[in-house]
Amino acid sequence: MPGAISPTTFSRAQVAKNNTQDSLWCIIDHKVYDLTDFLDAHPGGNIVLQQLGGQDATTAFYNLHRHEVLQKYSGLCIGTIQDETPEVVDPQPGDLSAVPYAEPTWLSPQFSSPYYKPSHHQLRKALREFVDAELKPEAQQKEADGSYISQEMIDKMAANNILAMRLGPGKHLHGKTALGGAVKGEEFDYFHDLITCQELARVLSRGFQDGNMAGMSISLTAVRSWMKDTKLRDAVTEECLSGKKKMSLAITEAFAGSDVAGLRTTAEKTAEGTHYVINGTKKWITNGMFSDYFVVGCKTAKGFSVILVPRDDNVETKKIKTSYSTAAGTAFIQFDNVKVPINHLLGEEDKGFQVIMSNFNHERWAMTAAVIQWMRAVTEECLKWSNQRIVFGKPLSDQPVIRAKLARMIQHTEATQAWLESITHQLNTMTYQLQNKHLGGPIGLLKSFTTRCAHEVADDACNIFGGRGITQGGMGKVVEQFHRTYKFDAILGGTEEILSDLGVRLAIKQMPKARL
Ligand code: HEM
Repeated sequence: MPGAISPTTFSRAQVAKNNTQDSLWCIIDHKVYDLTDFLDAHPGGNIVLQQLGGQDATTAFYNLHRHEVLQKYSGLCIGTIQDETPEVVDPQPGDLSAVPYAEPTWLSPQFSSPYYKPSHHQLRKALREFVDAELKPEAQQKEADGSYISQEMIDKMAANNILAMRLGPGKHLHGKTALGGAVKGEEFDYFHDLITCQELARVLSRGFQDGNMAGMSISLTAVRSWMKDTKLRDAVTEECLSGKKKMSLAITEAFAGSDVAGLRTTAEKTAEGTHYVINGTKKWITNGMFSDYFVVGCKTAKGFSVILVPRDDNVETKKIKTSYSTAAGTAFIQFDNVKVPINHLLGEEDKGFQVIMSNFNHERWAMTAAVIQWMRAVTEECLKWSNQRIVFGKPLSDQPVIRAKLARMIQHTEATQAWLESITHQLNTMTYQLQNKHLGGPIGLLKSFTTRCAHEVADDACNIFGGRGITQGGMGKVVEQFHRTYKFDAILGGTEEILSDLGVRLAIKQMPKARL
């Protein structure tokens, strides 16, 4: 190394001398990088690097790369510039972001919130460390290669009771503590639940997010609430929450989605009355590819019933490719004469509609929490990008049209989070019966409004990022993914149209004889 003052500090003049392909250095954020051996390996080619040899390449670098590129290639850094210190924030696992609006109000030090207690902060911190250090690297790998969550990761989540937290508050958490004592199961409330939904969504891998036991979180809840055989219920709960078995909710078919009356899968009782025999198909079943149990919506003698069906040789699952990763394990399923004992029925025969409806509130609320987290992450991406991207010699954020888009993104994110927290407070203070009575409408309206907001955020973000907003990988990777996948939240768990209509129909039902 020509001209090193000490092993780790150099003067700018010394860096300037290393400007040939035999010794090519550059400065990025006051740090010195030796790119000589990287010239041929650089994905952007050797020419661009040679053009900046010996110079300060900070602006050029952040115009084209995410900061994580520097974290990945930290081995190329040979020191810092004498008497200068790096300025760019170098996020570490578990860190809160200091970018305005990148965290909800309750996590911003200058604000307060009536909803959150110390145990909420503890859980948030522990979960974020787990997600950043453990879950996110696996999520990003699985999202890219389309394979399913590893048993090792499921075991880690089970050991920390994260699988149990996915079901929301309840007796299944009693006697357990989450993440090394961050919160006791008995104290776990809907704000802990909200934090769990939002922190887990921070893996920013939409297919994996659903592949991470989303099926169980919307089906085991029905088993817990409605299975009469309590011994079987508890045995199945234990298998799933320990991560040994996986479960999914199998309602939709190619023939019918929200229109439950149009379902064609049948469950016929055997002559002895001891079993149901199930025949039919299901489509778009999240986690279906790797599930051991299916909570299946079936036509029975006089109506619709919900039955827990264990996988056997007569259950066939085929992969469906959707616009997110096959890491979600989305399946087409055929049940061909599958025999199930009658104690696998959930609730009453022919009264399955009640079972399904009572399960929907938590599912829709949880989906809303996650998509708001995505909107927030995308807003943070746009704030950073428009600040670092230089166009016509100025940061992109100098353009009023870009600032107007940022304003809308912040407004959509903050407004929906505030409504979500208000509904979460209601969940916390109502019994399960009262939640079902009073919150179905508001949650339906919240979810459908939120996914309309997500549509606006995805659209604005994509335009801000330009070509990068439609490119997988690199600067716009989060925006591209959100733009490609936000529709999952607008469709799964009830479409925007159905949910908006539900909200208004329930409101009209409660109208007093009020007149203008
Ligand atoms: C420590 C120094 C650098 C490293 C480790 C590095 C690494 C990379 C990597 C991994 C990519 C692939 C895309 C991505 O992941 O974002 C890339 C792309 C690129 N790099 Fe670098 N790079 C460095 C410095 C530079 C500098 C100083 C320039 C000068 C302008 C440059 C220009 C480019 C270009 C033009 C691309 C293609 C961008 C695109 O497709 O949008 N790189 N670089």
